[in-house]
Amino acid sequence: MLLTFEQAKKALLEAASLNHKPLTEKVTLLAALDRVTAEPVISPINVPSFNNSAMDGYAVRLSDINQSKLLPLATTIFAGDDISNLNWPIGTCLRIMTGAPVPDEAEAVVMQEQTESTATGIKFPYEIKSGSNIRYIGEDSKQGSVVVDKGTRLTIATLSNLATLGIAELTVFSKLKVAIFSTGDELSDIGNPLTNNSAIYDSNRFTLKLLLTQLNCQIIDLGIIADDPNLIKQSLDTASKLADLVITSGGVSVGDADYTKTALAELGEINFWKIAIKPGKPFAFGKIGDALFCGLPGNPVSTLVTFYQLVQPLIVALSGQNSSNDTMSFKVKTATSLKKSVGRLDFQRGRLQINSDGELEVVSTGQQGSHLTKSFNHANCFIVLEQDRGNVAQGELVTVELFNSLLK
Ligand SMILES: Nc1nc2c(c(=O)[nH]1)N[C@H]1C(S)=C(S)[C@@H](COP(=O)(O)OP(=O)(O)OC[C@H]3O[C@@H](n4cnc5c(N)ncnc54)[C@H](O)[C@@H]3O)O[C@H]1N2
Ligand code: MOO
Repeated sequence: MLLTFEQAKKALLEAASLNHKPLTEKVTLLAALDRVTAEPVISPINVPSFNNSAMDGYAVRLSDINQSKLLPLATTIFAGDDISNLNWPIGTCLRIMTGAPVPDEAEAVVMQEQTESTATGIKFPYEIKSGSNIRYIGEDSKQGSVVVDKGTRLTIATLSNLATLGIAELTVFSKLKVAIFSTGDELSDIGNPLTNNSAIYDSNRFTLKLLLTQLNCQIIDLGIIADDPNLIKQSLDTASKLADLVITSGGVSVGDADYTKTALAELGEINFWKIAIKPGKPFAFGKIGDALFCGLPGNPVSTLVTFYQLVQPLIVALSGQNSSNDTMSFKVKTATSLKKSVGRLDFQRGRLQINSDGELEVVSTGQQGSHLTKSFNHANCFIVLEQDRGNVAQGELVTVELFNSLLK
């Protein structure tokens, strides 16, 4: 019996909620990029911390303007000035610069371009709205208010906001420790010559390293392990003691040299799933000691797709992040026909583009075999084809899921 994609994802997220170990640490704001907040961030000050001017111009009292459209200049206020002893006589206006403190009595700042400077004072020919061009205290953040929720992955934009609050350190969840290794006598490390006619490069471990780096995990790379049951068992044991999560690729199907399966069965509680998705049908998931384990199918496209669709949400949850809500999916017409067999949910690779009529459409990247990594090369989305759907004709509506930041 095949598991549906939703059932598999649900089981992974349930395991994440049981296994999230909330270790925390303090980091500087500069080191906090891509980290996940372990507590809400509270604003220590009001921002702005004082009423200030949005323009270079003139601060006025509206009662003065009602009396006269021409007001003599009292003094000038610059950004950074202390105005506690300001002398501002009734019936005058103040020259004021952008960012300079606005005195409480001022009801508006008039931008310079809407005034006229004369020998006797400043002329205000246009209507003046109360409060115009004044940036009020606490308008951006109020002292004591929650600015960022717990469980937020910090972006440059959010950190830039926190810098305006003067925050220098943040409490974040410790990085998730993830151990990886590849198994297979056919594998050679990239950069080295292939060892024989049937050797291939260990591209999966390389891909996993990039993906885990992008998800800000601490990577423990145990390299390539030969097809030897004892070595595989030892590596799994070591990995589970060093890491929160162990990920391998290959050896989860039914082949004769799939020693990983035997070693896993001896060491932990691992379920060998068959999921109704394409690519990525065989997938192993469970626990070795205190560490969670994901065994991804060995075909490179299957490794990448199962990581993206299943391991990514698991890691996001284990990292303490609330949700990875940067997935955007919608329906669009396909400009190419798509081959599809009934029975599995397909994650085909596609490219969203604007056609010559200015309309959005998706095209297939071509052949979709799980050994054909080129199918990812010009892709910017998954074309998600429902389990019970067959071949798709050109012009039919299909669901596309734009790649999130993991694949950018
Ligand atoms: N009789 C059956 N055979 C297969 C089935 C099945 O249901 N019954 N499922 C197929 C599917 S679907 C997939 S996907 C693969 C998954 O197999 P494994 O996870 O056991 O992976 P391997 O057999 O070890 O390797 C598959 C393929 O991937 C290459 N590979 C492995 N590791 C790496 C690596 N680190 N970097 C690059 N490429 C790697 C390996 O050389 C094989 O070509 O099983 C099907 N068979
Ligand atoms: O994981 Mo396999 O892709 O279904 O070939």
